[in-house]
Amino acid sequence: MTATETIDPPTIHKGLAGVVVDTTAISKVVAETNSLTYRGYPVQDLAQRCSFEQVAHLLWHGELPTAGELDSFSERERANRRIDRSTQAVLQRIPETCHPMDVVRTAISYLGTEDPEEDLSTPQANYEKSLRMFAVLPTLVAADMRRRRDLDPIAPHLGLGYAENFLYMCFGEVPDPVIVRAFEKSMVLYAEHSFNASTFAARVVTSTRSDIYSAVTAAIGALKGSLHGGANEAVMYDMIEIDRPERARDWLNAKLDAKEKVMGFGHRVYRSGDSRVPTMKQAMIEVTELTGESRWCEIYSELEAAMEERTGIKPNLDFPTGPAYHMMGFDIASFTPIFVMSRITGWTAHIMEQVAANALIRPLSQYSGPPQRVLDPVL
Ligand SMILES: CC(=O)SCCNC(=O)CCNC(=O)[C@H](O)C(C)(C)COP(=O)(O)OP(=O)(O)OC[C@H]1O[C@@H](n2cnc3c(N)ncnc32)[C@H](O)[C@@H]1OP(=O)(O)O
Ligand SMILES: O=C([O-])CC(=O)C(=O)O
Repeated sequence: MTATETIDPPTIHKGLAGVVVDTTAISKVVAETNSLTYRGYPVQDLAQRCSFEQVAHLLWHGELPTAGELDSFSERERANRRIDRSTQAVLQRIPETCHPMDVVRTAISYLGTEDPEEDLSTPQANYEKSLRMFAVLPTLVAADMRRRRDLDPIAPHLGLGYAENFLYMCFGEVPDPVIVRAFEKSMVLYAEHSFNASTFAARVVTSTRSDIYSAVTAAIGALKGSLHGGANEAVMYDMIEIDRPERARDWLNAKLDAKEKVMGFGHRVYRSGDSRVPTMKQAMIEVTELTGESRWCEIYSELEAAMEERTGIKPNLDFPTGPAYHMMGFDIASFTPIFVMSRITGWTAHIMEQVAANALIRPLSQYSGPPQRVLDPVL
């Protein structure tokens, strides 16, 4: 009898809920205090005071950059923004009818085929690849958004920082600083969240000694789902369906009566509120004050209050981010690809951490099929 065939049925941790599978030095989520730190720094402080480039450096190197380090980091990021002709040709062949997450997933996979060092997983090689994906993703996402609007792509502006450049590539101009800061805060807040489903997918793939592009491709697939990153899009589709704040309660009650999940609420780890929501909610309010589109904030408040009264379940980060991105002018289907632009930092930090202390990830299962039987020889 092997260790897997014990007589007592093992305890099953469905969805791996509550299971600690490894250590990580990248971020800490504390459900009891609703707190989240990246390398020891509270995420709300990083969002208020740091650029996304600084946070990317922190996640990868463990420390915030000095002024000199930031200069050379930014220079390398800017130098890697352009998409080459063959990637452009691949992108143009992808049907516009597919979801933009499929475009991002295909593009990352394709980038792997172009990299002669695809299978090289030294710390330096993986860092170079991470930086390249980080730099090129905004160009890919902006080009795909414009393609769907029948607009030509805009080349990266090498004189602009990460957030301003992305907004410029989307809209042809750098918007009001309120939008730029709100967008940059969302990038910082989305960057990293310990062993969430997409990061774990990346770590599983890495644990087999596969390459970083394969791991990121798997992570993008995991993030696409509406129980994870796809919720930011679902939130906005729901708000558009609700249309007016006075309809929010009835809409919510009908959802809950039908035993459906309300997108943008609940969390596997946090039970009394997502650490990132207050910062993003404030950013959403600031964008609302600029645009004057108060409807989404009003629907937000109605849904939040009605959900609290009926279930006690609190919003997660996708709830304020959905309407904030809508007011910034992004197409809804691009919300989760924008999440990818941010989470590429956390994913790749975890991939490098996994490589540094690897163990194949392979849990056990309890068999629930038919008992062993004899194969009928006449078949
Ligand atoms: C960046 C991110 O990925 S944040 C998460 C984004 N995802 C969403 O917003 C999707 C909506 N939320 C959900 O589906 C869930 O809250 C999850 C998947 C995020 C976490 O769920 P789990 O930890 O698996 O908890 P589970 O789904 O078992 O919920 C526990 C209870 O709360 C209820 N519940 C949890 N979230 C919700 C919700 N959003 N709407 C309605 N009920 C909910 C469940 O129905 C369940 O009730 P029950 O015990 O009566 O059956
Ligand atoms: O941690 C999770 O399960 C989901 C989440 O909030 C994230 O990935 O940002």
